[in-house]
Amino acid sequence: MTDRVKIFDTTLRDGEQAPGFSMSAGQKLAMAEALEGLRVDVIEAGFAAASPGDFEGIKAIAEMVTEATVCSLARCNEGDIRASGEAIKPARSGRIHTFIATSPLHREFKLKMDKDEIVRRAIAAIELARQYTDDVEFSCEDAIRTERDYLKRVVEAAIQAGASTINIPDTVGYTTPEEITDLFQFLTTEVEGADDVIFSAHCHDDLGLAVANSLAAVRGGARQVECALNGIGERAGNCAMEEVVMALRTRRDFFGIDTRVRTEGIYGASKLLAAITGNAVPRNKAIVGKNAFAHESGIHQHGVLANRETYEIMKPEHVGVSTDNLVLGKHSGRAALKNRAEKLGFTLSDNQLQSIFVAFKELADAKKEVFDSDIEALVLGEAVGSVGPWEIESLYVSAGSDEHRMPKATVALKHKDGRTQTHVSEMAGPMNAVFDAISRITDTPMTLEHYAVTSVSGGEDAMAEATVRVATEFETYQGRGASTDTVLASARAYLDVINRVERRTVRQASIAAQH
Ligand SMILES: CC(=O)SCCNC(=O)CCNC(=O)[C@H](O)C(C)(C)COP(=O)(O)OP(=O)(O)OC[C@H]1O[C@@H](n2cnc3c(N)ncnc32)[C@H](O)[C@@H]1OP(=O)(O)O
Ligand SMILES: CC(C)C(=O)C(=O)O
Repeated sequence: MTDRVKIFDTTLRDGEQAPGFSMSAGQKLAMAEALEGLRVDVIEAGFAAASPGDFEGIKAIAEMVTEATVCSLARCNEGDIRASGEAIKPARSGRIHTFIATSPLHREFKLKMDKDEIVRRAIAAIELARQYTDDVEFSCEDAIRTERDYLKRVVEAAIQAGASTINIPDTVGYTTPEEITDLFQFLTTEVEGADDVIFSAHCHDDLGLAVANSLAAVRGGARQVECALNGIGERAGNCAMEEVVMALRTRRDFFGIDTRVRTEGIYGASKLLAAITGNAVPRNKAIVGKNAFAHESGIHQHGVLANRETYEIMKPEHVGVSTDNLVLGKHSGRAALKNRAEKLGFTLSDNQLQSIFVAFKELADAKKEVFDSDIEALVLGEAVGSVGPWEIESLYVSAGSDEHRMPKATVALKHKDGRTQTHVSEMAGPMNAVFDAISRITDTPMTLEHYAVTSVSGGEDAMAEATVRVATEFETYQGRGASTDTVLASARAYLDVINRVERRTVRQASIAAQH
């Protein structure tokens, strides 16, 4: 048994599986870099057999990551295992994670396999996976609703076949803390070969218990927790990585065990994920929400001013929420900008620093003081804006109180293939005119379901962040954009959606062409 809890991050696999959270290969690579910076033990990079794009994405991550183990998910069949084995080949340390459902419901209605067949499939898959890597994880999908004696049988067969990690998923978020502690105590003491493997928990949040159940599994002997940043994942999501990690760190006195995660990078990584997927983190979300370390009521402020610990059980800087007083402005240089971005949890390449520095200087010229939230918006704007293919070349809007003249938007967009197109729209409402012009240029008809603009930094000329949610014929997409100009922020958010739709269409066309 290890003396720490391993963090198996599945943001890029189970997290990405959730509707509205899909990421391009480049975005997954950026997230993998952030996860490696957090020092997670395992990055589950995708499901290699799912699509050529997922296969290439895992391979690219395996080529880039140097410290974490890179993992691919596979069903218990030859094609999935071989695809995973090939995808993780470039990794310094690669894992194949193979799974099969074991509960009566899944056996009878989904797999239509009997108990013996499932055991045979699991053994064959693990043995084949071992031909590619010594690091094989096996999961009994829907383990929580599986008969204990049968679960023990499957787990023992998997260990015998060569799995070194045994994952016990609560696939449908059904268990309770007491129940899962008891199950892990049973497995870690009663299973033959238990001492040779690491037991892992994978909890879903259908009843809001994923983090509590994962911690309870640790109390029962689990030494790996599967989780995702911001708690993203199928349905209500997975165990939130930032919560389980900070619970173990903050209550080490109780759990007696910790992870090796560099928690200072958590806030930056969480913001990056929100920007990449276009899904904002709720204000009141534990650890990474805007309100997680904010105090507005007088009695709390009075207490915090006397001693922060009266109302804070964690130091904000331990999760990367900056308390730095160094003022950034138009006289600051790259070193200070890079240093502040790092304090906020972002690691910038030289190219990224260069492009953000240009935007930073423009902003600093326009503002007296550049706040941390401005820097965040610049870095995240770069992460979102760099993926195209469309970008705004120019945007002019005229609107006023004259009811006989409709608001008018003149928008010019540039496509990465070199085309530039302009459209003038006149509509009731200036933002409607902007959105209409963008839709017409890109030929993407969509229904706007939600649109909001918030101020994300201080000062008269604060940065605005716009979020839009739109429905196309087949799917719902979210987009974000930031600028000191609310109209430009909104146009960027809308264009972010258009870009997501176009990238997806291109991806699907390329998959179809390969079949
Ligand atoms: C709990 C989880 O999160 S599991 C992971 C879920 N993630 C995903 O499904 C994302 C990736 N999935 C995909 O892209 C597709 O489902 C694919 C490419 C894997 C398979 O697509 P298809 O071949 O069209 O099959 P489809 O998805 O319709 O059905 C799943 C098939 O896998 C079988 N299957 C399901 N789990 C397993 C397993 N663990 N081992 C072996 N077979 C399995 C099902 O019985 C079904 O078989 P059938 O086609 O003979 O009826
Ligand atoms: C594949 C397994 C680990 C899974 O995602 C689940 O059971 O929820």
